[in-house]
Amino acid sequence: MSLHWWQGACQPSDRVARSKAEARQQQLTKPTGSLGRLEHIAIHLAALQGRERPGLEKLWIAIFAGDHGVVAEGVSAYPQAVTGQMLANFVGGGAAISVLARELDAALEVIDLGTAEPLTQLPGVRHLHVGAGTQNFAREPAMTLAQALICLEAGRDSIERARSAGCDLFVGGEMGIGNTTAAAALACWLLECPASELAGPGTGLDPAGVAHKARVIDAALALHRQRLDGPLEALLHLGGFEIAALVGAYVAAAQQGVVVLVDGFICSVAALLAVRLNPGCRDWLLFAHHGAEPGHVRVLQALGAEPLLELGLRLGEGSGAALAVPLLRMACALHGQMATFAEAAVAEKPA
Ligand SMILES: O=C(O)c1ccc[n+]([C@@H]2O[C@H](COP(=O)([O-])O)[C@@H](O)[C@H]2O)c1
Ligand SMILES: Cc1cc2nc[nH]c2cc1C
Repeated sequence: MSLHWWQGACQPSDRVARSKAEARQQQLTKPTGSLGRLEHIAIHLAALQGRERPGLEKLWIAIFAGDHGVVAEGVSAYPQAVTGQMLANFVGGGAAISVLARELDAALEVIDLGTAEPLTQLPGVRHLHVGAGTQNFAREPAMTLAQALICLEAGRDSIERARSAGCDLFVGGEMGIGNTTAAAALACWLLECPASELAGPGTGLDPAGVAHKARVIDAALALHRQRLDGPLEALLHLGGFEIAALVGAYVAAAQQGVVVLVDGFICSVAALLAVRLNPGCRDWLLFAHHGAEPGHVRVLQALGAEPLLELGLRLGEGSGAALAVPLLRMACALHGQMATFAEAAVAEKPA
């Protein structure tokens, strides 16, 4: 049996560093457990990074963009041209993620996997030309195996660049009009439930629009049912170029020992696919937020994820993950810099 690259082993976590970090948490000048989940996060990061005092100094943000043929079914509130137009906004500095990347002093790379309207080369954007968007999965498979492989590798290549640049935290973002339909279809297949439970407004459909979107998804699932016999097949029948790239990035990050902060609904679906392809990558994925799409919470539950924030976000672009980065950094700073009871001559709780 041939092994695909995404099936290769993920980095193990370090039990010694975990024990040392647990012991340190017990000694810091605060009632035991009083920093709640921030304590667990610091300990988990210590185990991943193999050091008692973890740190997330350099952040890499990669935005993967692609168009979706299923938009022809009238499933988005916005025109498809927005995908390409937003690419210029990302590199021009005016998008939400551009602002957040600046504020966080993060590296921001923008990867165009394929838009419906051909774009002139944009300085600062990596154009990969995988196709003019995916095919309409209401009628045919979204992409070929060859296209899926290029996209998975595009995600892996981004992790390699992040690592070469010395980054210790990766945020993947996505941009693609119609991609909540693809993500909801994948979630329906992953969770074995009807689209009425997972389809949502995306960029802003009204209730009738959401009901139509759910019908499109259910019909597509019925159309492809015979062929959906694994996560890779689901990805190429129902997915998107940017979703495939995120899957590749998440698995590669775990294989190369880079911590990932997962963004919204679409990214969480990509994370669940990545875990189905390679369960070893789950440990390396932290989850930033629980957003407004109804399917998001169900996907997070399936991942056993406890997201950091709940702000009603539904923007994408990696924005929710970027917003949660300061919280992770503060968890590390508290863990690394607080005084112990002995150092500060503070009385401990009697045994
Ligand atoms: O990340 C999320 O949770 C999220 C929820 C709703 C919409 N989006 C963004 O909106 C776009 C997809 O919405 P739609 O309605 O066109 O499928 C895509 O560019 C996503 O980045 C993102
Ligand atoms: C304007 C706009 C910006 C976005 N960013 C991510 N998805 C988006 C969708 C729209 C419509």
